[in-house]
Amino acid sequence: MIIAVDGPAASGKGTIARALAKHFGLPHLDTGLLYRAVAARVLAEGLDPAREADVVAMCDFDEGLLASPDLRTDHVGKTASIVSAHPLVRAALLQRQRRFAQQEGGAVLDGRDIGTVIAPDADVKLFVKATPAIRARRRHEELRRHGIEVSYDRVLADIRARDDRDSRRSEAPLRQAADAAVLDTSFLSIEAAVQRAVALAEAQMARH
Ligand SMILES: Nc1ncnc2c1ncn2[C@@H]1O[C@H](COP(=O)(O)OP(=O)(O)O)[C@@H](O)[C@H]1O
Ligand SMILES: Nc1ccn([C@@H]2O[C@H](COP(=O)(O)OP(=O)(O)O)[C@@H](O)[C@H]2O)c(=O)n1
Repeated sequence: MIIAVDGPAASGKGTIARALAKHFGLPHLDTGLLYRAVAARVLAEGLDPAREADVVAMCDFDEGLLASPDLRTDHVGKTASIVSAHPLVRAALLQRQRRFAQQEGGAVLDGRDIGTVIAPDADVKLFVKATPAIRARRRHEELRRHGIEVSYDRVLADIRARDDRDSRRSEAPLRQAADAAVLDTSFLSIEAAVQRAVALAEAQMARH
């Protein structure tokens, strides 16, 4: 059982993916963290995120880095969307994600290209979305909760720039898979969004 959850920044896909993993008893991988980890290493080494060869050298990192709270910042998110546009960087992280998806018993993965590239044969595909203003408000509150002070306008501008970059890149752009069910969380509480996601997942499972 493979469940693919894709969508733009702060749409709620991570929250939904975690809840689905718990509901169906499956392991979960937040694939955005892999790109964020590469970005954090690029920043720590003072490298230029636009230089593909330099970034590729940062793709072999220790699993422990994924738990670092430093990966949450807006700056790391923005840098992640620059490094993730490089085809060789995506190739370097591909097998790790495929192995996770294909493990015995199944898995839930969330990201931008799970239903299109990483697991095109996934049993369940959800595309989670919400308006940019609502996503910016959620992300702004989340950052403040973690003690990161940044203005709402700045978060909104970053989200728009990231949407733009993630959708326009030539390699594995952010787009809805043709067979994905869309879940707009704009006017849903977390509980309502999760309930809807479980119902959509069960409906797709019944078709297989
Ligand atoms: N339906 C919702 N209503 C209100 N807040 C939400 C909802 N879904 C998620 N959130 C909150 O928005 C923030 C971003 O959600 P997250 O699941 O991390 O998004 P993503 O993984 O798409 O970036 C988190 O603080 C989360 O608690
Ligand atoms: N499967 C994925 C996941 C993330 N990413 C990139 O990594 C960046 C950070 O992803 P994320 O999922 O942690 O970001 P949020 O949606 O949590 O803000 C995104 O803007 C994408 O550029 C990707 O290209 N492919």
